[in-house]
Amino acid sequence: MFIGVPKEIKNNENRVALTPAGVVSFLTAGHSVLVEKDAGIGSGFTNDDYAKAGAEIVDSAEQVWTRADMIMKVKEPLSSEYKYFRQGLILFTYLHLAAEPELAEALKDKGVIAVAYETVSVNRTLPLLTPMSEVAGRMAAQIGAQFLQKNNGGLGILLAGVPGVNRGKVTIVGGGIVGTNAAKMAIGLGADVTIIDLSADRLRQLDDIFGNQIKTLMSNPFNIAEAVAEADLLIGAVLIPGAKAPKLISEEMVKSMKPGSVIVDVAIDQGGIVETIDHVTTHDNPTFIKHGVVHYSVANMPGAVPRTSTMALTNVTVPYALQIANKGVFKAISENAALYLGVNVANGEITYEAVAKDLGYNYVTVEKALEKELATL
Ligand SMILES: NC(=O)C1=CN([C@@H]2O[C@H](COP(=O)(O)OP(=O)(O)OC[C@H]3O[C@@H](n4cnc5c(N)ncnc54)[C@H](O)[C@@H]3O)[C@@H](O)[C@H]2O)C=CC1
Ligand SMILES: CC(=O)C(=O)O
Repeated sequence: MFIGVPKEIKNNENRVALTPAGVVSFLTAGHSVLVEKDAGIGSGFTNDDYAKAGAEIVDSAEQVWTRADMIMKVKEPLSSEYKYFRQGLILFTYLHLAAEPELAEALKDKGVIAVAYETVSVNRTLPLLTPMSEVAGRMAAQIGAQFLQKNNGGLGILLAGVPGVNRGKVTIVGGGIVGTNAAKMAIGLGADVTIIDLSADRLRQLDDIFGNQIKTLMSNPFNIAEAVAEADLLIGAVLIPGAKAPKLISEEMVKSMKPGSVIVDVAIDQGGIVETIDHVTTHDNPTFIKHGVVHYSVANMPGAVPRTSTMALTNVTVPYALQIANKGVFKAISENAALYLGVNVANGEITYEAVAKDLGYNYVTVEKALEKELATL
């Protein structure tokens, strides 16, 4: 199979979907890899590194997209890339389709087989999302601390406080991978941390992990409103896999926050949990102010720390991509339940229920959408 790796084109997206080590893995298994010129530069991998590993370096994105059987990316294709979609092309990347209706339509109309990293699932965990959630969670506390500085438009507080002065308050809504990693960093910075989750079991686990270094609260509108009103830094970290994020933080709640307090909505890639965030921001221009509160809503946070993120991401994606290449996509998804759950679009149908529901499409199972192809196995 020909594997194609285009250069990422989203603002400040410096990650790349395959390292030279990944190229060697594909070549060893008998496949060919096309890498767009300079695709790895942002992550510290030169064209020469890829060529030495055995990849063919090509000059344009068009050549990668048109010659490859499977495209491996990091972020969702942008509209300038939709023209490359074609029937039967395999696309393996983050997609977050519930927040990307035009992309969903383009993939569907062109008959692309789109496997989303973020919905590949094993025993209710999301192995291809986890490493980037670890990165973004850790970054969220660090970024929040930075924007709380007066010179960055914030309240002018130090999360750690100092002897005789209160610590800053961090409220984290969603206690999964992002929430836990944000908490680790916020605790390390010396903040007073509260985590809110909907799952009593998860709150118990968090209590076991962090003990009295955190407070835990059940997610309900009353508790959220109280914890938001007193937060200096609010971190959005909720996920319902595949679905648009629920708007748990209302405009009234944001108005109750102190001027200069900060919101980092990590869940923005699924649409975000904050009512006052009406657009995704970029690393170039990461914040805006509404009701006096600094809002940060960058959807590719790990793109800013690409050397860490590319390694962490490809460690987990390559073994799945190899299965697709070695067995062919139909056999791979029929034999691997985790990959099966990654299929969001196939043969002109939306095959992930939460995405179909949120975007108003008819949900069609993968078996049904690929009935003919699976019958020939
Ligand atoms: N902006 C960015 O650059 C990045 C964004 N993300 C996003 O961060 C979000 C969180 O991801 P993970 O932590 O990996 O997910 P996760 O599945 O590990 O955690 C989500 C948590 O939300 C909780 N939850 C669900 N409904 C809730 C509610 N109504 N109230 C409170 N908690 C609720 C769940 O119980 C779970 O503990 C996702 O949207 C993910 O895609 C991840 C990486 C990078
Ligand atoms: C998860 C995701 O969207 C990212 O790492 O950019």
